Amino acid sequence: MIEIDAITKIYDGTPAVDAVSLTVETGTITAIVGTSGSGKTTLLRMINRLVEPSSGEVRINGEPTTGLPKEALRRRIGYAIQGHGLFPHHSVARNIGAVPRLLGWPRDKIRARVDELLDLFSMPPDEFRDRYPGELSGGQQQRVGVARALASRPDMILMDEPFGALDPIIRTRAQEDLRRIQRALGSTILIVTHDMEEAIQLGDKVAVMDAGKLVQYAAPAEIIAKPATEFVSEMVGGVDRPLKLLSLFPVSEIVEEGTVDGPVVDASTSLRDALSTCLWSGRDALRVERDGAALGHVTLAAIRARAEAHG
Ligand SMILES: Nc1ncnc2c1ncn2[C@@H]1O[C@H](COP(=O)(O)OP(=O)(O)OP(=O)(O)O)[C@@H](O)[C@H]1O
Repeated sequence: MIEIDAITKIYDGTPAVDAVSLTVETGTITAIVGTSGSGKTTLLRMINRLVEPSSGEVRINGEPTTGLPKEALRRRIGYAIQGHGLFPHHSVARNIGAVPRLLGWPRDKIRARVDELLDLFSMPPDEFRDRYPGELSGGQQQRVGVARALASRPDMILMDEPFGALDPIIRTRAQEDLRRIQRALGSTILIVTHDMEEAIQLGDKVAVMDAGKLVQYAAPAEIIAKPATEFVSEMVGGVDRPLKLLSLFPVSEIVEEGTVDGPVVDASTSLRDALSTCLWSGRDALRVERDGAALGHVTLAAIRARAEAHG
């Protein structure tokens, strides 16, 4: 568990981060979202002490970070940034293994970890291990950057706009990969983004920053349904709020017994996509399957009821 306790950074008499407190549970993703200059990066960097707080403290599993040498801290906290920050003259394997090497892991263990991570990121180790960053696409470089942050099994991983430079399709895939890998490894992740859509897709919790202050810290559905301030409401965007909400829940949550003919959706499909399929096919019910086996059906009426329940 990471506890951020009234942390503040003052630059030239003005707070860039103003008494922010939040607790990040182990094994979850917290997305920090806000407009440019709201203090997101400064907040993130106070956690690994790339920026020294003016006041307040951060505790990792109860231990204040001020008690730890900075080097030790940075090994316990992975860090991934936009543009990945890879060493261009080091192979993919050396880049990913950088922190384990610093920690003195045996070679075999580093190699096994590098291969495990490359596999997780769908980059076959035999093909990618010995390449250099310049021989990878932007999306692959970004995956290596995230793999490097995960390599030493850190207590937590900080990510600053890691997907900012990716085109929308690759970006969506990168987000899905991160979610899947985070679940598989049980990692604790704090990710900074200016994109509310990304924050609600990725975060178990979303922390909204405005002018240095934390204005709301809640689950995505609550942020969408009950924005705490006008600013949060603006960030969420009025028009497609019901759709954003539906994108958070899978069909399996409202599946009903009995099968119907017509288009098929998997139980893991989001209600937003199921709605889209209903509208596109002109049906008011869809057959639901799980791994190819019939599970039941979902109706347009039930999807609508789900959207309205939060209204
Ligand atoms: N080293 C510094 N010296 C003085 N002011 C700074 C410094 N770093 C950040 N600031 C100021 O603190 C405020 C918050 O900056 P920060 O980079 O944390 O915002 P951000 O939300 O991450 O923005 P962006 O999305 O544009 O990166 C800004 O007003 C910025 O100008």
